[in-house]
Amino acid sequence: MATGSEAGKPAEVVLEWPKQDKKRMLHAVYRVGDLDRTIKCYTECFGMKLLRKRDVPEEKYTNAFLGFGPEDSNFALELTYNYGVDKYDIGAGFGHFAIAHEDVYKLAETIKSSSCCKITREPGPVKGGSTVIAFAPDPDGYMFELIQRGPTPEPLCQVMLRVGELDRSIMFYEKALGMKLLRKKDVPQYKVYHMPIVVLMPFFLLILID
Ligand SMILES: C[C@@H](O)C(=O)SC[C@H](NC(=O)CC[C@H](N)C(=O)O)C(=O)NCC(=O)O
Ligand SMILES: [Zn+2]
Repeated sequence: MATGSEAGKPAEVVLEWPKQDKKRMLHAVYRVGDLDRTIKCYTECFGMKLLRKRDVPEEKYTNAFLGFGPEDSNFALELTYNYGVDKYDIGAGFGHFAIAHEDVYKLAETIKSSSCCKITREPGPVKGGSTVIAFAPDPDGYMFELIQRGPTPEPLCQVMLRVGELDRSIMFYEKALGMKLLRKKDVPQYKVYHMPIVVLMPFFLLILID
């Protein structure tokens, strides 16, 4: 079993690493069926900002970048609309994006009162834990987890991916991408084995295996 390079260190030691290491995740790109529909959902329901749009007519696609701050300091979501394609099969490998918010109950009410989004898992402690979470699918079905946390410079705090072999993924993300394994959490009662990998605080990638 791979052991985390940071797993045994105290948090204050681990947090020193990002101050020296300037690598960071820049964006995640995925395809959507209606750009304006998704932009409306992400800005009105999740509180993101539309950072920029770029149309590439010669290639028949349009991109839109959204996030909670400028791209030179914050992680961004890059939406791709391919002309004439209005739906995609997301597949089972993608888990969720996560947004940190100080009051998930209030955010869930905002989302419920919108005309574009819904809550599919009511706010409450996560199964097997105490962190208050909720879930809201976006218009294409990409899942957003809402996590109750204190203030943060990067609310877009997580990408959860399901993987077929955890140690193989840990090896790739550490050796090929230069990430660090911060900790692991096994939730046997839910047949879950997942752990976060720190790319550069405060953004991290959560990897999960069933
Ligand atoms: C750490 C926090 O950000 C999480 O995402 S834990 C949420 C928890 N995850 C799972 O159960 C993963 C295993 C599942 N089989 C899957 O593949 O998604 C979750 O979704 N809990 C549900 C709840 O209602 O608490
Ligand atoms: Zn999560």
